[in-house]
Amino acid sequence: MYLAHHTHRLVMRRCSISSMLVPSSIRFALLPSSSSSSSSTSNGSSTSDPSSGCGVTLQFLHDDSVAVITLQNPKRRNALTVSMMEQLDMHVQSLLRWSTNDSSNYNNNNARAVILTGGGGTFCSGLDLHDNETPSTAETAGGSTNSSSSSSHLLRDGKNMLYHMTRVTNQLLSLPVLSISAIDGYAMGGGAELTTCTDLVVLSRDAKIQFVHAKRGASPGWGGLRRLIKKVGRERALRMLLLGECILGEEEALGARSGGKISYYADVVANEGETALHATMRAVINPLLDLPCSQSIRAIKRAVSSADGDGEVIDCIDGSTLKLDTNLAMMGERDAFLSVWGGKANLEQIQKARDRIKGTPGK
Ligand SMILES: CCCC(=O)SCCNC(=O)CCNC(=O)[C@H](O)C(C)(C)COP(=O)(O)OP(=O)(O)OC[C@H]1O[C@@H](n2cnc3c(N)ncnc32)[C@H](O)[C@@H]1OP(=O)(O)O
Repeated sequence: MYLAHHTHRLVMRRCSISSMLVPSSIRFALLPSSSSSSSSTSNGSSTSDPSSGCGVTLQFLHDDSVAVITLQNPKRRNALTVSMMEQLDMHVQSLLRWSTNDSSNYNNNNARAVILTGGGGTFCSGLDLHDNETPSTAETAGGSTNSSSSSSHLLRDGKNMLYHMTRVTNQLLSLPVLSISAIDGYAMGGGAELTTCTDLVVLSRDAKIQFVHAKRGASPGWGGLRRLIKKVGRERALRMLLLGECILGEEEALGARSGGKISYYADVVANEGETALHATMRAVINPLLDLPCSQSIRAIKRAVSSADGDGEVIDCIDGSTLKLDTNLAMMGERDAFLSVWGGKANLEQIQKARDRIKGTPGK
């Protein structure tokens, strides 16, 4: 009932691309000016391509206290195109303003939570292997590019992709509000990495998280490796990264029912037939909304981030300064990724994946 009450008073707040803070630091150099083709829909979301419905939307609920980022690439299981990566960045910069009180555009004293989810009953199938964005420069290449594969254009700019996605996902995790991945269906490759960049993970029964990078001749490149180790420990991370061990919503539900913890991944598992977003509202958002003030949520989140080094946070009590450590701790992950991304095996495996993904999920 409480859920229904809150769900019915969801008021979507428009958040147009033009109102976003343009991201600073490292720009994603391979991107064309994709945001210029953006448009807003009437329910307060923004998409890059209204005809295909492909893009990343940002909506605000509950008097601007809860933000929902939704990945939308319906024909490709929400695979991330480079344009979507840029939109995700713009939304995260916007959420930094919203949650750190430095914008007059938001009722930001009320910021409590951010939900990351996917549209159409699935989360994200990783990098869009069919994306045809043109790279801006060859000198930004990471790894070898000695292949004539048609997928090579995606891979040459791995270095830019890594810096961009590592920064954006670290910033998302470091936001001074509670963040939750609400996962229905597949979270594969880079999509699995995205599940590590929120504080909590909520799974539907059909959720499947798999780090397929090794099968693609690659290594995580969206900042997910270090965060995965922090989340599940070294041994389990190695099993997930190298031996194909996946996280399944059904298995997690069994663990939850027996009071055991057969996986270290899910914080909440949806009831039978319930979507991850509904489970998130029921088990996470509603208790947060019951708290008397949002300031304590942000204060505690900042303290937790500081304490475990997820991002260096300084002078944030008044929301004025937020410094994020996005590079140094990721050097090992970066070097690993650049040593394989765009190499011969990676190009071959990505090409094979493109040829066979239909009908053989995760193989
Ligand atoms: C550093 C980042 C590294 C990366 O992320 S590399 C990419 C890693 N991701 C993958 O390899 C995932 C590949 N996809 C799959 O395994 C499966 O499609 C998946 C997600 C399990 C879903 O399986 P199914 O439900 O059986 O659906 P399906 O295979 O028939 O796919 C439906 C349509 O979506 C497309 N699709 C799925 N994943 C994609 C991707 N990553 N990039 C581009 N297109 C993708 C797929 O080609 C198919 O399209 P179509 O219907 O044949 O036109």
